[in-house]
Amino acid sequence: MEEKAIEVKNLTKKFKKVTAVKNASFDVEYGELFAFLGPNGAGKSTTIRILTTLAVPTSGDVHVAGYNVIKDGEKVRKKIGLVADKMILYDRLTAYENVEFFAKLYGMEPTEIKKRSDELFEILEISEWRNEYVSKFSTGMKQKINIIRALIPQPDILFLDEPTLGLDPHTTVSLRNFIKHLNKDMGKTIVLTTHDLHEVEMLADTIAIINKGEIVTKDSKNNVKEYFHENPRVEVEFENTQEAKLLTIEPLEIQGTRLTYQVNNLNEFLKEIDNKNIKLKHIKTIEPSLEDIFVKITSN
Ligand SMILES: Nc1ncnc2c1ncn2[C@@H]1O[C@H](COP(=O)(O)OP(=O)(O)OP(=O)(O)O)[C@@H](O)[C@H]1O
Repeated sequence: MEEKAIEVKNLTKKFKKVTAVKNASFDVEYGELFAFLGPNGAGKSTTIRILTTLAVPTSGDVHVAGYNVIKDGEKVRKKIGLVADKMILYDRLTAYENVEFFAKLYGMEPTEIKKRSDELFEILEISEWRNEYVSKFSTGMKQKINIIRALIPQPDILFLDEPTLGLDPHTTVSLRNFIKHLNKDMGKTIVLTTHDLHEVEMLADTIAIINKGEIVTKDSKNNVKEYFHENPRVEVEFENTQEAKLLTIEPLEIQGTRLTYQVNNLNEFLKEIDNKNIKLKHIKTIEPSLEDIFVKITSN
């Protein structure tokens, strides 16, 4: 059987009164961009902490890069990079010295550190800041240094926990493009947690949704959207709103003569319009947004 980047089987993590993760199972293939989503308190950070060897499972079997996270934590750490919020940079060191400090902890040679960091500072467009103290840096610049620091040892698997949270639109776009490049061109496996569903829409191949500690959905982004497309939303503009009252279904939203419906079966909806000879100006189906899907899944 081909090795997976991540294999999680029946993972449970209990704190005293709270079961943060309940019997979760999922895999991540090498090269995949896996978005791990869920409402606040759903269990995302706890799962990521276990995958990155920062916390120990209560039960279950977790392998990352082929290694067991408990027995072979050291080997796992050599294969992964983590960019999380609240990561510490040393204010009294320059950007380059911060990166160098962590690279040395990985036993990297000075020439290699310089070569790799030159490349990364360049790609992330902060070369001119490399010798400045990070105390002067904006949130976006600090986040870029965190990303460089995580990438310097060339990990195969990268965990990005809310990578664009609090960043301005320009920096957000440039970081998203960089994440795409890391995954599509450099083949990195990426586990992304974010509340920004536009980001997921742009970047993810696969989506897993965790709710109250349980994995409730895990599929390709397109399948998740396809599945929910079975109950499409339809926007209808009537010649006059009285016509709408002839329909048996209630609208979700009314904006003048334009009404939106969530239908169970599009053909039957169209048949009813035809049978009752209802006059329309315009009709179109609306793709469900990931936001619609997410709210639907996690509100049950
Ligand atoms: N160290 C801890 N001790 C006790 N309870 C904890 C601990 N860490 C997390 N929890 C609880 O476990 C549950 C899952 O928390 P977790 O931080 O994993 O959620 P999350 O999905 O990352 O949420 P958010 O999106 O808000 O970051 C929550 O009920 C949380 O209060």
